Amino acid sequence: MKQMPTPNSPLKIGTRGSPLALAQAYETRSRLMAAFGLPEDAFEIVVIKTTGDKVLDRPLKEIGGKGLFTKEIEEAMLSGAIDIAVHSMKDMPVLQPDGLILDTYLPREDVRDAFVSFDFEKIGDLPEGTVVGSSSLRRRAQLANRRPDLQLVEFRGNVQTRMKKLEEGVAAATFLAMAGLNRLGMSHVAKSCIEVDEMLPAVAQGAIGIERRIDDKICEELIAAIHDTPTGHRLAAERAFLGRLDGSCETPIGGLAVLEGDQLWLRGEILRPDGSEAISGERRGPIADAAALGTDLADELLGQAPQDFFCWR
Ligand SMILES: NCc1[nH]cc(CCC(=O)O)c1CC(=O)O
Repeated sequence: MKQMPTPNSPLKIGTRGSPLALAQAYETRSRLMAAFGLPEDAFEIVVIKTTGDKVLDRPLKEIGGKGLFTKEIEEAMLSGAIDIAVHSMKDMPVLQPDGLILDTYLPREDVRDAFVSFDFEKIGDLPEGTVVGSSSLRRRAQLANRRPDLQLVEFRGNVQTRMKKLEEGVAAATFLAMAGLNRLGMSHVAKSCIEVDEMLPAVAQGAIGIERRIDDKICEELIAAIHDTPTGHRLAAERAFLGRLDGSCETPIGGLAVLEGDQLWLRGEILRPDGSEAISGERRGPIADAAALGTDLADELLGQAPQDFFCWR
């Protein structure tokens, strides 16, 4: 058993209040309890409502992109109201506000997207013209690219809301991250798992990150005990890729790194939002070069993209 550094007691863990966010905060707490032999009451889970949680009636891109689900949580950390924050890494910008750092990750869950439908087993079984629901820019573009014959509709909300929409016939199929379903104990909702070469996941999909104040040495030492190094290497490559591509407007991007011994294999894809064009590539290299693999692959894809591929260029 590790000796625990002496943090504030109880240690305040900030999180959003959605069922998935809470499950991720509980998993973080359990891992810290196990690492240091601590009781549950050494921790306090602090639920923070973010702008993204408050505004439910408008598409996310209208309310204003980045930091929608994180701003209030990061402010709470900077003010000292919470000590650490637990996030889905795929929702996190590559850069954090001054004073905060996000470099500690739990072991990654299944990275794949789930195919969810009552009537069909997989994408390939969907008849021409079938209505599919998704509000993910990436999933919409990837589906439109592979199956331009399908019809796409917006589909926001938690798992329960989306299942209800399927029941009501608003759409015949939708997608969810396997990681979220597994963490909620709802993997039965997935009709099938979509392999990554059919639909490349979002950068960092399935990874949980723990954010802290950069000058908080005690929390740094504390959460280092539950950091998963392989996940760290994979996200270093994927987030460098995303960082290089990220512009002033939303672009559908997929990216996934896997470890092959001491080598990383990074695949990446960028698409036009309407799916009319996709550009993809891959890189292999040593773990030590993770970030360079990401930026190099991004530069390669950017080099192949026509001027109007990104709306800000
Ligand atoms: N954008 C919402 C979001 N952020 C993280 C997950 C799932 C869990 C994960 O990928 O870590 C989801 C839901 C989904 O895409 O189905």
